[in-house]
Amino acid sequence: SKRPSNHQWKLSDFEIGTPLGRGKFGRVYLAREKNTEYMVALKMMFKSELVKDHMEHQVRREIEIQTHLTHPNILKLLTYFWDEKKIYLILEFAQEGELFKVLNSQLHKRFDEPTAAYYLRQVADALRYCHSQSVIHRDIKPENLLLFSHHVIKLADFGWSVHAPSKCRSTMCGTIDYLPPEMVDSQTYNEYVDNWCLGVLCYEFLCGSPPFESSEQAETFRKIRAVMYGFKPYMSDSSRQLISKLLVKIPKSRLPLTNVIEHPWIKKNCEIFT
Ligand SMILES: COc1ccc(C(=O)Nc2ccccc2)cc1NC(=O)CCSc1ncnc(N)c1Br
Repeated sequence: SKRPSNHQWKLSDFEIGTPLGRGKFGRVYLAREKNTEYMVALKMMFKSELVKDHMEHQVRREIEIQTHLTHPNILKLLTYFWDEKKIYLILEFAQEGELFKVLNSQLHKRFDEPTAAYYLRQVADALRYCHSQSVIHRDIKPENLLLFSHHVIKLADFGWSVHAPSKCRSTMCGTIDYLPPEMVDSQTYNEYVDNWCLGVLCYEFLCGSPPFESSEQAETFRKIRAVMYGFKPYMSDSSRQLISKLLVKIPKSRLPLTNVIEHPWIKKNCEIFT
């Protein structure tokens, strides 16, 4: 039976299946819409947890941002609704799952250069679109990238995106390896934080670990501030050149996203995918 377009979605419209993952604020389940049998990812968050972390305004702003972002490499927030205790996000389901699991499952825990370049180009394209909508993602890392068929990846979990420019949040979300120098020193920052993260992501795709990784958090911050990292012997010259143009201390001196997409290392390695 066709639903009217103004149908008010509710939890009973869905059959809930296997858990897909746990975010900071909630749990994600595979779910099926009963009428169409369409598979979705259902993220449920306790209002109490959000209120405790003063996140309710962030959720409202976040959902406002999300519903207006449409790009082939950005996970779609299809709809959302709430009941007395929880907020529910109905998300596009990524049937190939989380990219970091695929990265860790590789023989050498890293991607070959064509695969790394193809993934990086898609992330750069999604970020270029976000920036055109004045949205900074701020949390680019393998854990927030989801895989679809034909090596398509999409940016997900905009739990921390903000409108540019913005003041640094007090809470450091998740890994510190991707923080750029200006966020380590918690100064104001702009969309160029995403260019830095793209450099860290490219390095991790090619090496299996991020460039500033250390056993001590203080050591990681020291290396980030000093932009102190080394290349692995197997990394091609052109991949090193791209990374060195993104891991630059001065935000505005980082390679713009358009130039990333046009970079020789990207062009050369993406030919087999086009
Ligand atoms: C557009 O994607 C989002 C948009 C917004 C938010 C969000 O939580 N916002 C938010 C939460 C609390 C406070 C402020 C903002 C989260 C996501 N996305 C996710 O959580 C990804 C869920 S995991 C997954 N999803 C699909 N297929 C799979 N195979 C998997 Br595994």
